[in-house]
Amino acid sequence: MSVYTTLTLAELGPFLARHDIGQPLSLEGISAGVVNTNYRLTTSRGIYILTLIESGERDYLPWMLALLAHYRERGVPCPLPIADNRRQMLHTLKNRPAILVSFLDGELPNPLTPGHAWQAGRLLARLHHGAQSFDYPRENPLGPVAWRSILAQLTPMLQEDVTTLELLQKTLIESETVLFCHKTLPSGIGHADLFPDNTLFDGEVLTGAIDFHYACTLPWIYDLAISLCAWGFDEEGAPRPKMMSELWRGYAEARPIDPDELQIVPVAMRAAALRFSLTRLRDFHFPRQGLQVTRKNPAAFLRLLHWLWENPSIIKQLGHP
Ligand SMILES: Nc1ncnc2c1ncn2[C@@H]1O[C@H](COP(=O)(O)OP(=O)(O)O)[C@@H](O)[C@H]1O
Ligand SMILES: N[C@@H](CCOP(=O)(O)O)C(=O)O
Repeated sequence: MSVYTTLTLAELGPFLARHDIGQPLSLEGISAGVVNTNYRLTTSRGIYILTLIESGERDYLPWMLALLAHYRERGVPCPLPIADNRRQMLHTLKNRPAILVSFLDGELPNPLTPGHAWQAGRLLARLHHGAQSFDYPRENPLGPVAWRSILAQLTPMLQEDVTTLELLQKTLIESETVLFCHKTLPSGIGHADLFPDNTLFDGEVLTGAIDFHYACTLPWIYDLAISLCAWGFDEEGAPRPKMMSELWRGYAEARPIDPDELQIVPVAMRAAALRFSLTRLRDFHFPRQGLQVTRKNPAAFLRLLHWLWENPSIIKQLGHP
């Protein structure tokens, strides 16, 4: 559970007075999420999610809120930002930026099924298509420049583990020189963190995607590679071939994959595994203090990264014709 900042209904008085959302009934810290503090706010009108932004960067918030509104106008299932009676969507609570969005019904997909994975692939393609008419790019806040700096921060901790250090270094170089230098890969806005715990389902039916804090402009095949890594491997980093192939199929049925993209899949998956290995290692070695803090296991993504180097013919597992 990640609740870094405590908040009570009494402290929300002025904030609630500016919102036309009914009488407040309860405010509960949410037992999931890694980065920000989330509360479930129940009022006489319904349920809302109140998020306090805990990470350093905040300039992206108006962009993210506009993207969510854009998706909602196009019927893409995601939270709707809620404005106050001055039409403001960005607030300050406890000295932190705060936003209010609609609550999406549904549960995390657990246990995961191939049907969930297929729908997640299809949703990712919808997120890509749906943002094509959104004219504002956002640079990837967790691309190779950030990776270099995280790796530098981690290097003293990894002196004893030369194998891991070299694995991270060689993957970073490959990502920079092969993937992110590629000029013709189809690119646009994507979610960049579409893990199972950022999707909600009613049984087998997808109700939406949440957590757009890392959404940015990126090669779409890299965004797909992130979801292939997140859905296609278990908590120990072992492959789940059916999940992988169904996620791929759901995506490719909605947006056919170019030959250039197909060829670069192994590199894109190694880049994706690197991104989450680095941030999880950073959160492990430099933990943030909070009332309740969730940390994710870096070992699983490191194992996955090893596995991807040893199995470069991953494309065969995707069942691509
Ligand atoms: N709009 C929403 N509707 C329903 N539940 C949500 C919504 N936003 C967040 N949640 C709940 O809060 C949890 C944490 O949200 P998330 O955005 O992943 O946090 P973080 O920003 O810390 O990563 C989710 O797993 C989900 O249970
Ligand atoms: N998906 C990332 C963690 C980011 O946290 P989230 O709660 O914002 O999804 C990971 O699995 O490492």
